[in-house]
Amino acid sequence: MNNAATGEPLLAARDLVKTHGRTSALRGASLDLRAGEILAVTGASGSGKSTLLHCLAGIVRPDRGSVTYDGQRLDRLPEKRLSELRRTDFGVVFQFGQLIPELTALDNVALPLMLAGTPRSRAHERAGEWLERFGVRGQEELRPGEMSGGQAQRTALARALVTDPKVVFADEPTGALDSLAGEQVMTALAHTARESGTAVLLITHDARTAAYADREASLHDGTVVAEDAALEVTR
Ligand SMILES: Nc1ncnc2c1ncn2[C@@H]1O[C@H](COP(=O)(O)OP(=O)(O)OP(=O)(O)O)[C@@H](O)[C@H]1O
Repeated sequence: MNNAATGEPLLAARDLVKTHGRTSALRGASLDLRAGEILAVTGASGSGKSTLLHCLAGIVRPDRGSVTYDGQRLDRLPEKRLSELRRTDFGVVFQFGQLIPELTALDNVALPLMLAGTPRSRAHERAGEWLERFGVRGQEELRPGEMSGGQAQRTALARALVTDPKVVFADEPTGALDSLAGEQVMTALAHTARESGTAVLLITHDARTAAYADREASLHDGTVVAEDAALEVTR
């Protein structure tokens, strides 16, 4: 429906307000994410970046304001529809990959496909292909505790992208990595997202990570204070 062809944003937040107890995390934040673009959201610690991501991904409902995804009001969808949509259209990656410790890399990546009804053998086949794209070939049988931080994050990215989502939400995906591993993760994410036309909302406080984005939006005290299209794009 709404996509690059119509010029409409794929995902749009308008005037979001979200309070946690006495803390105002968002105070009227507005943001557009276009189909296929990589958008970096930057800002000081506590400025509301993660809360904004959670609202946009339908993980948290805003107190006020709207989140529109592909023409639908996400903030008004019933929980069942919302979780279905999160499973089919969104992928998420957090700072500490949050892989399931008991499962191998292959099983971690195959899991979202199996939850969506793909037979085990087909899910494993596709999971293997995605691990290869993220340079984790040969480590399919490792469990998260046996991987380096970079391998675990690249496995987490494979898991986020294996279902071919329209949007990937990445909250500080390089935050726990050294700079080389961080670069490898970002190169893999940016390359794969561009190849598959997946939009990425990337939270980071690291300028080198933000440089992989097409655009940058800065948050300050719960509002978006600047949007910048003139980033150096590393492809
Ligand atoms: N679940 C919660 N309960 C209480 N306060 C919260 C909760 N989540 C966030 N906050 C508060 O809301 C504000 C915004 O938090 P948020 O995590 O969105 O910011 P951030 O920019 O992502 O920060 P950081 O870069 O440190 O992760 C902060 O003051 C934080 O302490």
